[in-house]
Amino acid sequence: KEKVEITKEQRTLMKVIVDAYSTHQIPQDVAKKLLQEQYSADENFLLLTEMATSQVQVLVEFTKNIPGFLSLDREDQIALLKGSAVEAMFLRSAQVFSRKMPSGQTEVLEERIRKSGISEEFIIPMFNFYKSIVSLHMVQEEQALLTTITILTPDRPYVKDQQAVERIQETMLELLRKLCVLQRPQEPQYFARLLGRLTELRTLSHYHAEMLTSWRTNDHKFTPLLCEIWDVQ
Ligand SMILES: O=C(NC1CCCCC1)[C@H](C1CCCCC1)n1c(-c2ccc(CO)cc2)nc2ccccc21
Repeated sequence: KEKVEITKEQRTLMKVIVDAYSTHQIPQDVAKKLLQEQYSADENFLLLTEMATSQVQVLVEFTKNIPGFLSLDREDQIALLKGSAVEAMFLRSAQVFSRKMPSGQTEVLEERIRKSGISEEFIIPMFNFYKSIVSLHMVQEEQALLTTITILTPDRPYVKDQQAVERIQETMLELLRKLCVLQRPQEPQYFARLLGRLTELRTLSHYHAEMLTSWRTNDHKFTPLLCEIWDVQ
């Protein structure tokens, strides 16, 4: 039986990541807004672009706190942010969806999202992903590390020094592996299941541009930041 132990420096690394992750959150809660009232497809599209824009801003702040990230080549830092922004947004959306809510609220939220203006064909894969995240019952440390591992994906387009990114990602993967073994001794496959979600996440993110252009709205307006990072307009 493998004796798994979190080292002192891994504990420090964990604290830095989780503190940064919980600090850099979207100010207002989109789920609360969606539960308060029913919006039109146009209003929902605007809400999405507002939420996504502020999420990109907090993502940038969060990455600055990932030990080693700022020592990467500056252009590689941008390539990693650009390459992971959509996945980070869907991961965050899934985490918002999986939050414990008073009974019946999750169903209301699901209904509001289904009727928000997204075209039918994307609803199934999107909710399949969200429900697969819900079923993992991730703790905050796992959510923060999974987002960090997503950002530190070495094979994003235009990354020059992939080895440097791989080195930092491996540190995070090793820490997450240990946490999973310690957290879920009865589920030896849990770590592998977590990483499997990143594959689903990448597939879902391929639909993203089409989800936006097919949104039932007359005016697909984006903020300059989203045009930059989402490759739209
Ligand atoms: O605001 C949102 N997500 C934000 C993004 C930044 C990080 C926090 C969450 C949007 C909603 C906007 C308004 C209409 C209803 C969806 N959303 C989506 C979502 C995201 C992107 C697309 C198209 O690519 C489709 C749907 N999934 C959600 C799951 C739970 C709660 C909101 C969720």
